[in-house]
Amino acid sequence: MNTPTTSELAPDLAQIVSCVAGYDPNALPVSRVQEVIRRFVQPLRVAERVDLRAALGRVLAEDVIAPQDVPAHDNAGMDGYALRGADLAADGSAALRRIGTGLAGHEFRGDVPPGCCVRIMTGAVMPAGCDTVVPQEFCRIEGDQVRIPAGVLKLGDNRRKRGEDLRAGEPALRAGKLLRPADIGLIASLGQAEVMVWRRLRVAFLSSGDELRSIGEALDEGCVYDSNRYTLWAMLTRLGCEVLDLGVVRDDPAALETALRQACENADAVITSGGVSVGEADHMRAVMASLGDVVFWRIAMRPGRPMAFGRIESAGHGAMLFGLPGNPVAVMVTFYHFVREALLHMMGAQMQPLPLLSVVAQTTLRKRPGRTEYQRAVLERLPDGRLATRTTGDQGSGILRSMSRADGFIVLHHEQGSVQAGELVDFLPFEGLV
Ligand SMILES: Nc1nc2c(c(=O)[nH]1)N[C@H]1C(S)=C(S)[C@@H](COP(=O)(O)OP(=O)(O)OC[C@H]3O[C@@H](n4cnc5c(N)ncnc54)[C@H](O)[C@@H]3O)O[C@H]1N2
Ligand code: MOO
Repeated sequence: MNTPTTSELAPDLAQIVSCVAGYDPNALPVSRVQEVIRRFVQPLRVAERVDLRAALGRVLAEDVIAPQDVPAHDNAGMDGYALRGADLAADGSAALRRIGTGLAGHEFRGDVPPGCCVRIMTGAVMPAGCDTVVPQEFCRIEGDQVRIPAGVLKLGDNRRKRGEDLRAGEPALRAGKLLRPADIGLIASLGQAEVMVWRRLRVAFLSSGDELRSIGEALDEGCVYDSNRYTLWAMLTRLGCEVLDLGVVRDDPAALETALRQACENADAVITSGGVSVGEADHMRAVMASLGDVVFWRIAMRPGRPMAFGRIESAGHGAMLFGLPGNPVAVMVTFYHFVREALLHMMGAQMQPLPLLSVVAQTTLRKRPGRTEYQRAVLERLPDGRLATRTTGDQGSGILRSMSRADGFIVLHHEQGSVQAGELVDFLPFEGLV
């Protein structure tokens, strides 16, 4: 089942495209496509409570508030001796008498009179009156006497203050945060066993084309194995979606309609690959258009030119639709630059701009202004320490090998022209994409 909220809240696509400056479905810049998608796609907003460990990779549905200060006490940042800073001479030296020991989990409870100190271990609660810790490496010990030389210490050193990580009542994390390992640890540091997250997004996907064969089938004359199904599965899985794999669907109007309806009735978003260009056997466009509010674009980009976007409905259920081009690299490029952000937005995640590195182009890159190009490339370290990049060979949109060998995309922006060897270019590492 999917949530009715998706369709009830969805704005009108025609209205949105009419508001986008210079909208031309036959030559749409990447930034315009992203703008339309951003305006059209709505977060799902169905929350659930899950165990902390199950929240990794999920999106927080509400702020996490610290119920107490973290750490809850002033404590030692080093193994050594806790002392009163007022006992230090102007040059930082002191001679103190050791009167006891405080361990992490076993604090020293007595008074520490002036001129005295307490042996202390990292993490142990600071004894009352003490505000400074001298690391043991600096001390000379003679019986119960602890001598601190000049110049190694000043008042307040090596004391971790109560609440220095988090203050009681303050948000430790904000709603919309996609939870990473440090966030899981931070929530654990508050003693919280469960967390409210938005429910997982359900995404159905299918591949279309009569030439496609599934793994396990014989590769008949003129056919190719359906690899898009696997790259899509992998990208969706890394994004934390629940996937519904509808396999290969023949390029036949009835079969396509049945599959799209099934996808739409069981998912929040539907992704197809193939059949969105202008080929004679392509029924995909007509079937998509018959099921909802769908626009067909020719995007000013390479690879990934044709794409369909909108919302389809079946039996009262609405789902976002992304009709991606069939070529295997075009599928990945359009997914990373359009679908990924839309799905994260539906998941309730606060969006961060993708991190672009500025690196040295190792070779000349030919490019004409007026479209965005994503070239598959590796990162290298130059002898002078700078990062550089070179493409991984043939950039044809069917060549998956050059994608697999790459560390990321060289991004040649819409207005940009050719880049000469030695100039700086933007590089989008794949690691930033998921
Ligand atoms: N006259 C024109 N021809 C083409 C245009 C155009 O604008 N005018 N655009 C080209 C571009 S760019 C692309 S990309 C493709 C996209 O066309 P479709 O989305 O209709 O995709 P198909 O024709 O179905 O397939 C293209 C290509 O990719 C292979 N493919 C498809 N699905 C899979 C899969 N699941 N796994 C592996 N490979 C797949 C398919 O066999 C084709 O070779 O159109 C250009 N043509
Ligand atoms: O969408 Mo296409 O990849 O540019 O061949």
